Amino acid sequence: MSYSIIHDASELVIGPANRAAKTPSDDPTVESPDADGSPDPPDHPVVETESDAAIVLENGRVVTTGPSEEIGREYPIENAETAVDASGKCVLPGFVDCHTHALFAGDRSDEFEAKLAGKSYQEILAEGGGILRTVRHVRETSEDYLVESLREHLETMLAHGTTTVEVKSGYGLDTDTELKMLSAIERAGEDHPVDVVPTFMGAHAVPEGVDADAYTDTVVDEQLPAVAEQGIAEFCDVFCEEDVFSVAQSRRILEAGVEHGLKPKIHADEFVRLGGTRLAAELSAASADHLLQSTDDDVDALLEADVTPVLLPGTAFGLGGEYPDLSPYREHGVIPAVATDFNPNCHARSLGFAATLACVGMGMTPAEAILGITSRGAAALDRDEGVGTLEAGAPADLVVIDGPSYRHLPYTYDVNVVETVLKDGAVVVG
Ligand SMILES: N=CN[C@@H](CCC(=O)O)C(=O)O
Ligand SMILES: [Zn+2]
Repeated sequence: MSYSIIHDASELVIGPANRAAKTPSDDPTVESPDADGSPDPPDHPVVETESDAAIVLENGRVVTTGPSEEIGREYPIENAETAVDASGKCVLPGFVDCHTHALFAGDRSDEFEAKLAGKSYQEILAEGGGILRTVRHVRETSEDYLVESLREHLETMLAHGTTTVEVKSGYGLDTDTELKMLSAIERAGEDHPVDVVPTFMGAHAVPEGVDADAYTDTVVDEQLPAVAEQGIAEFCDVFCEEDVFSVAQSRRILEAGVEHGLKPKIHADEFVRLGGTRLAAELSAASADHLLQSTDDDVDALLEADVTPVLLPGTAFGLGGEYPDLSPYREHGVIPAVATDFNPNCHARSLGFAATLACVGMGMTPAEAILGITSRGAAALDRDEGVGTLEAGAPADLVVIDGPSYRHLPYTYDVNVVETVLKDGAVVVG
């Protein structure tokens, strides 16, 4: 028997407590709202942990967890292929970043400065900057260079504990460049420990000089069939937003995506409440993301349709600090996924930092933020088999942090607290 063991961890985070509980009626321990309508954070543990714990890994999967002493009798440390002493440290599931635009080219740091001087994100886009500027760069950049650039970002993400990441296309906006991006996403992930999940996002912006309806036709009639034939993308995403894609155009694209075997995701109600949250519910999307302007009723519809909400605190932070309200999620006893949204407008790859912002900016508890970047991120990517947890049978994707509890991940935000990362049971960092 060849196994690895991580032992004597101060704390081991196994995954969500009460996995089956989704709504207050399912879960009697979920609090009802206060008189002012804003429910407090749950007063019961949302995360299952063990102290002085060990975890045994074999064939790339978690075999068992438990008290170090007990586990050590059945799986002696001296017989392990790899043994990691995690005394004084916390062991967490590998982080899942379920929303990124990590494949891009060019520099938009001057837009950071323009926003500080008062320009809005939409103004920059309307002037041909923002996404459209990155499109010009990506069209001019070779696929090989894009692969290298994404690999560098994957390295940084992995060093910060991310073991699964979604990467969108959407800086091509023509068939050839969208296919080039998806091919680069596939190649970058091929020989890298991070699992890369590819999303087609030809409907990320309307190209300059083109009418939105005409471009929607191009996405549906040309891009989607070519993307399906290429066979790389798993999801189809749309930026459903005022002056970008309407609800009707988004519905057309996402329904065509479904016909081509791509699961829908939506950038919904970020700046204007256009109806993307409702559309995500109607289409049973895998996730609805941003949700800054969604009303409580929109969120009710979303959660009743079992769509995973994805909140992006880094984007909210970078655009001035208007964060989504957690109340409707708490009323349902649902924890949203939390992702980085890493892109040229939100230049941050660390899910630990996203967790800090989720706590400080949005009022998540550290435990909720941890679930947001692990099991809930996995839900937004339709992952099963325990991805984002350390339950028996889950993939052996683990992070060891320099701190005695999971709270140290959002608590420490000046340096990277991730010390060791294992992917499929092999040490890949540390
Ligand atoms: N909102 C649309 N897309 C990205 C931004 C991409 C960019 O500005 O390059 C987002 O999710 O924040
Ligand atoms: Zn996005």
